[in-house]
Formats: sequence, structure tokens, C-alpha cells
Amino acid sequence: MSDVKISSGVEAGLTALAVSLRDVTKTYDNGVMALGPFDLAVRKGEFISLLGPSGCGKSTALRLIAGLGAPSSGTVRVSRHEGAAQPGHGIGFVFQEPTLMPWTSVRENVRLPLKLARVPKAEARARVDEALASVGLAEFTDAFPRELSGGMKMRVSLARALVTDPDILLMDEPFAALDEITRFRLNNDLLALWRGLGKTVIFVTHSVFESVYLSQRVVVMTARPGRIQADIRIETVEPRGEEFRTSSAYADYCRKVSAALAPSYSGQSML
Ligand SMILES: Nc1ncnc2c1ncn2[C@@H]1O[C@H](COP(=O)(O)OP(=O)(O)OP(=O)(O)O)[C@@H](O)[C@H]1O
Repeated sequence: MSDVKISSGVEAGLTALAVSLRDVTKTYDNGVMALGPFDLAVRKGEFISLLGPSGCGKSTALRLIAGLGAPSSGTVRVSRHEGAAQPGHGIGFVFQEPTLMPWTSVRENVRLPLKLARVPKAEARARVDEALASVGLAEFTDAFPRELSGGMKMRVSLARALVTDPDILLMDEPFAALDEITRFRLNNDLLALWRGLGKTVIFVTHSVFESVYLSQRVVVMTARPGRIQADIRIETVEPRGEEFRTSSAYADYCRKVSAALAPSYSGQSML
């Protein structure tokens, strides 16, 4: 990994990298250049947010990291593996929609990745129970998705991503469709999980407020094709909580990130 370019905000050499993208571009078959050149280095255990205008390539970057597609040029490295990760290997993916199977129970929904990996039933059961307990749903293992609120469905989706014990959690606007109170709760629960489990998290969001609240670094992207516009470290006392959300430091960071984001919207309507 020594040849990897370290993006600003990361202390070179201090810690191992979980993910690095170097000179990465992505042009789809229809000719749309979605990304790049794009450089990103994420340390193991770091929580970063990708923030940028609609269509700037945030999901594309996550998909390349997950191995769900190849870059058109450049290098994607995940941990020490050459090339992107194999789907499901060491990576958990949480989408904006919970994408649960409506015909079966919460337990079976969370068990799916273990089933695909042919994990024996008894071991799978223990791991599913543990994952559901970690997201506060121990009492709902036999419920069906239709019996759950939007926030609970998202918790199931998170448990399904955690059940394989991935090193890296990729989250693509997971809380965008939730009401604000539920979103705040899930933000706090996600931070508690991250502190407890020590995973690397790459979190895509459209919300300046959410990115500042959650992350150690906010990576602001330009309009398409997405490049790095700014890489802002959020230095604050841990653990974060309501005190941080209402602090002047939080407001200052939100202003700083908004200012960094503004050029990415030049020429685009903000409405
Ligand atoms: N499979 C595909 N084939 C062709 N074009 C695609 C494909 N996937 C994405 N694109 C295009 O690539 C660009 C980047 O898309 P992407 O979904 O990565 O952006 P995004 O920043 O995640 O957007 P949003 O914030 O709206 O979710 C867009 O112009 C999109 O239309």
C-alpha cells in the first residue's frame, strides 16, 4: 500500500488503509462519465462521509469499492487485496431502501447472506440473534417486514449488513427516507455501533448536518464527474451526542462544509 496516494486529512503512515482509490475514473456504457479522476484513502476504523450534488458519482464510488463494477481506469484497493473486494467479502452494504423480502421473517431476512455463504444453521442462528440484538431488535426476530416501522426496517437492513461481520460498512443514503427524529436516533445508534465494533464506515449522504454529526472526515465531491472538492476533518470531543449537535463547534463545521459544497452546485438550481 506504500504507493497509494494519501488524500489530504489523513496522516500518512500512521495507520493502515482500509480503502484506497487512486486516479479512478468510471465511464458507463452510455458514455456518461460519472467519476474522476478520484482519489480517496480511508484508514481502518475511520468514519467518513461522501457528500455531493445529485449524480456526482457517490453511489458509483461505493459500488466500485464493493466490487460491484470495475473502474474504467485507476486502481481500487480494499485492505491489502489488489482490485476491489469480492461482493460480500469483508464488506457490508446498506442501501437507501431496506430491500427486505416481504414474505419472510426478520430472522430469515438477516440470515440471507449467511445462507448464501452456506454457514451452518446453528451458527447462523447465533450470529443473526447477535446482529439483531446489536441494532435493538432482539424482540422482533419473528416479525414480518410489514409489521415494522421505516426505522425498524432500516435496522433490519443494518443487521443484515453486519451479520457477516464485515470490516467495512458502505452506506448509501440509508436514513434519507426517514423522519428527522428517527434519523437522529439511528445516527446515534450507528455511532454507538461504530465505536463498539470498530468498523470502517463510508457513508453517503446529501445532508451537511448528518455528515458533520457522524463523521471524522467529510469528503465533499464536485458535480459530475465527481472529484474531491474538499476533505474536511471534524475534530471534536467523542462520544458525540445532543451536546455536539447543539454546539457552536457543530454549527461552525456545518458552515465550513456548506461553503465547500457551494461551488459543486454552481450552475445548478438548489431547489
Ligand atoms: N448503470 C449506469 N449506467 C449508466 N449511467 C449510470 C449508471 N449508474 C449511474 N449512472 C449515471 O452516473 C452518474 C452518477 O450516478 P451515481 O448514482 O453514482 O450518483 P450519486 O451521486 O450517487 O447520485 P444521487 O445523489 O442522486 O444518488 C449519473 O449521471 C447517473 O445517471
